[in-house]
Amino acid sequence: MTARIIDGKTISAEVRARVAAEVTRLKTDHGITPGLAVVLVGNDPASEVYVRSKHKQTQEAGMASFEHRLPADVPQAELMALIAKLNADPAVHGILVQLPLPKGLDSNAVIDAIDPAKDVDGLNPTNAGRLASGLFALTPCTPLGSIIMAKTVHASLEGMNALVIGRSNLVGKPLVQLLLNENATVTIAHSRTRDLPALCRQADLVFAAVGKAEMVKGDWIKPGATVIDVGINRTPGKDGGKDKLLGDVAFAEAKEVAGAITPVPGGVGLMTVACLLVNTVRAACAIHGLPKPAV
Ligand SMILES: Nc1nc(=O)c2c([nH]1)NC[C@@H]1CN(c3ccc(C(=O)N[C@@H](CCC(=O)O)C(=O)O)cc3)C=[N+]21
Repeated sequence: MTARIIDGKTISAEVRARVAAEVTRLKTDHGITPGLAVVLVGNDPASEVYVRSKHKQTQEAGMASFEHRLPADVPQAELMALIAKLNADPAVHGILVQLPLPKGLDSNAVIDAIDPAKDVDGLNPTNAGRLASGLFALTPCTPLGSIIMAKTVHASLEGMNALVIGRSNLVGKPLVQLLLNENATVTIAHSRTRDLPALCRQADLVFAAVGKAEMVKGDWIKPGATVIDVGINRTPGKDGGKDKLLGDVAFAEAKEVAGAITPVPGGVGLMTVACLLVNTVRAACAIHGLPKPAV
């Protein structure tokens, strides 16, 4: 049997529709237009693509979108001054600095400087700590999207064996916290883990977030398991053709074993942007002292 495909296109469109409805409510009932500021330093072509799609989707959801572009050789102080300006701007409810930053810039200092109330990436240590403590927090978009996708297959993740492969601050660690909030039993694997294939075969839920193309093989998957592929690995096309996007999972093999699986492209990546809109609405509500929205 081949796996059910968890379709990021459909699910992210549903999330965006809910965000748009919430934005309409905020405008009519409270006169608030949620605003997202995206800061892009340098001109990495992949980042350009993401930033463009963020801008488009923010506007389509009825929110205000502010783009700030700085040259790759911008001094750290100038970037910090922009963050301070955005922190103080009442029209801005969410601030995202596209990562990674060009060499020579200190991204930790930048992330630290973002007002935690506007940190829609959920990377500020205040938000990471609040999430780990079970307090209200803005949570990183990719883990949030990954959980939403898993929950389209399993209404409850309670008691399930979840394996998170990867321990980054952006994905692995916050994903672990969100899974614990869902009452899953969580194992974290990383580059030093012994016998990853055997560990993987015990997992009902596999989240692959390592950044290595097609590392997770089909025979690592427990039959019927749900596989969420967080990897986006850009690989040059054959014979000078277009670049290909590959996930961290060997999709063709894994889909013959898994019960449900996300594709790349068309999976978690689309959810990341949709969840950024969710976080911007959540931030706007919290900043204005309104209850947590239904998105
Ligand atoms: N501060 C920060 N926050 C981020 O959330 C962040 C970041 N920096 N830097 C880069 C990564 C990457 N990322 C993606 C967003 C959308 C897709 C996406 O839409 N992917 C589509 C198509 C992608 C394509 O065709 O190139 C898909 O998977 O189907 C992927 C990846 C957000 N990131």
